[in-house]
Amino acid sequence: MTEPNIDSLAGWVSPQGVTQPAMAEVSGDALAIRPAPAVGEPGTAGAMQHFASDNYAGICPEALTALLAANDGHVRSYGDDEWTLRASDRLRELFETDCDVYFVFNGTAANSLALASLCRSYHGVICHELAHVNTDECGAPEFFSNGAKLLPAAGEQGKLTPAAIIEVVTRRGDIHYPKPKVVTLTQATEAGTVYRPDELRAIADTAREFGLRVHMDGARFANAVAGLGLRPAELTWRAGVDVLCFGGTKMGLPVGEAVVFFDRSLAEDFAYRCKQAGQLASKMRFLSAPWLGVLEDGAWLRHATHANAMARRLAAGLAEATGLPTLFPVDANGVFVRLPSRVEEGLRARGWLFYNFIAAGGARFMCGWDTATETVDRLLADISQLSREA
Ligand SMILES: Cc1ncc(COP(=O)(O)O)c(C=O)c1O
Ligand SMILES: C[C@H](O)[C@H](N)C(=O)O
Repeated sequence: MTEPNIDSLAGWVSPQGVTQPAMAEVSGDALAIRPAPAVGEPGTAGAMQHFASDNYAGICPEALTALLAANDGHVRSYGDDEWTLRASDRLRELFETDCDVYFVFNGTAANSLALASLCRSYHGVICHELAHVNTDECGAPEFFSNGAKLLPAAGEQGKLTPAAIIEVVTRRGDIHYPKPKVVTLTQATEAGTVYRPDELRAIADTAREFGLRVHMDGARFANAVAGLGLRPAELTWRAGVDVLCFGGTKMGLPVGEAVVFFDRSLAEDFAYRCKQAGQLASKMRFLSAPWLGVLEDGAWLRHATHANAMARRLAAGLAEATGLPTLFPVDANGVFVRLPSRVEEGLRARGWLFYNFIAAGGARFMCGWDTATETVDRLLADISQLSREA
């Protein structure tokens, strides 16, 4: 194999003498250097958008700009930097209360550590049976709480109800059964629905009646705020929520979630819990600064509003193209529909990625901050054609 010419790897020089990004391809003993396709061309990372998850999207411009702005010189580590202080203060302004804020790397850690702060190992955590903490965190909530047991309950449209909570709490009172101590709810839910303030308040009132704390998995909290058009405070502490895990990842941040304690007493020693769990970033500014980027000018809500609008466009187009109803109301950025298997197979054969394993069956199409109208329309055209052929 010929030795690669490092210079030529630095960039491919076109016949016109223009250097552009290059990529190397090995074929047999030869090393071919050719121009890298521009992002957005077929076959490149930016070519095709998908609907598998809002986690597929890249970093939104506002978060990236803030991340790069934070990359300036030396600052104190482990959260003692200006960026982290400013981002925490900005969240206190957003929620209109003196909440305690911690930045961690992902939602599973946020949920698990927050739940562990609200209960002891012998307690129970009431959740919806479709809750992410129950279905997609690989036992992390139980692990980080040293054994607290998740107590799943059913509920229409992915939502818990006071009656379901009361059933779990009163199911048993003997020493052999874990004592319920926390209610966790997901806003927006895993079924793409949202809890209205009155629903939240009813759940919180029931929780208080039985001495339970209220945790909110807000991986898509921004989409719920955008969907309801209400203030974040109305959908959290004013409705009785004790702690919110505010999702940054799906809003367009590179990584990271904010654990927001509205009752500061519940955050006692939480920093130690983060450190012990490997969730205390030494270069915390690179977790916190992107939050400033999206919070400063309301980009967080703008992007969530766009994602929700794309989901509504998709749902409307689906009804028109197939006559199929969505499995749940499209309150946020997710669309669930039961497509004929031939249509699903055809979509996958055309390169579309989407999940089937979430919520109560059907296919899930999740729109993100960057989902393009053209992408929605291309998907709809494929669904329409495949449905006609099915
Ligand atoms: C409802 C919900 N909660 C929490 C999470 C966080 O999971 P992760 O640990 O993948 O960031 C997700 C997925 O991203 C989610 O969909
Ligand atoms: C399910 C998966 O873990 C991710 N939370 C998602 O919603 O795509």
